[in-house]
Amino acid sequence: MTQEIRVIFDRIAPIYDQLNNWLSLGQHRIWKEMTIKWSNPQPGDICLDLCCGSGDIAFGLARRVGATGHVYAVDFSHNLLAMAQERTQSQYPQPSITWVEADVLDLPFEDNKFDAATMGYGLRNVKDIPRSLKELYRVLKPGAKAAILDFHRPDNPQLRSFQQWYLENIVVPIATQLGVKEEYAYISPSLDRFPIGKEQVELAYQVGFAEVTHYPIVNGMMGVLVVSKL
Ligand SMILES: C/C(=C\Cc1cc(O)c2ccccc2c1O)CCC[C@H](C)CCC[C@H](C)CCCC(C)C
Ligand SMILES: C[S@@+](CC[C@H](N)C(=O)[O-])C[C@H]1O[C@@H](n2cnc3c(N)ncnc32)[C@H](O)[C@@H]1O
Repeated sequence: MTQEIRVIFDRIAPIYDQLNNWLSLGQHRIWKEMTIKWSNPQPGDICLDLCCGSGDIAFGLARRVGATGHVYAVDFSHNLLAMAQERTQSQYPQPSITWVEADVLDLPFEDNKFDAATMGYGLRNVKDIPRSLKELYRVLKPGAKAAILDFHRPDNPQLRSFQQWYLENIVVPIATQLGVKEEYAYISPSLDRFPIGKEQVELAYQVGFAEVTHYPIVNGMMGVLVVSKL
């Protein structure tokens, strides 16, 4: 399962950014900015971006923490990390980011290291959600916040039908044209089995987080889980 997920993301790496821009009509940047804001990064902070992919959220965190802070961005897809590193080369000044190739279920960091953390579209893809939340809890400093962005199933049946229609009739056909049909067809079933907001809140409390809130965004088609470690 883990290996299959890694292969999906390695395969889509060359077209990943372009497809996200097209398929969300550029809106994913706004959703990622909201996530960054909710994780509350401050100048000089040491931040963590889990499942960083090509780095959108890590770059946003780096802008917030500035030259006196640092961002560690973790992913297990070698090809997406290569895209992220390539994007870094063209930036001036160079963002303060370390790209780490690792499994987020087994983070190579000591306990209580990070002031803030984010995860964009990663939680739905890990094979063990409670373990992923436990690892996140372990590496956050007491008082730190994390914000976790992902797809969400809206309560409203019409919006849920629209979401399913869009994934099936817009996303998959466009991905098919680019030779990555199976990879994008995976989004819909992965969303069907993903815990909804209130279930995510319960899982976060179970691993020890305090002040846990799930914010539905994009009319409930996406959501951000915000957690604090006491
Ligand atoms: C950045 C986005 C998704 C990242 C993403 C997550 C995954 O789990 C994947 C799995 C397999 C292949 C690719 C991905 C992947 O790219 C979000 C935006 C992209 C979406 C494909 C577009 C989703 C649109 C929504 C259903 C609602 C549309 C609203 C409107 C167009 C604003
Ligand atoms: C949909 S992408 C999201 C990338 C980026 N955060 C964004 O929002 O554009 C999901 C990412 O999670 C990574 N991923 C999934 N499971 C992982 C795991 N167990 N350890 C490390 N990375 C993982 C994939 O390689 C992929 O880059």
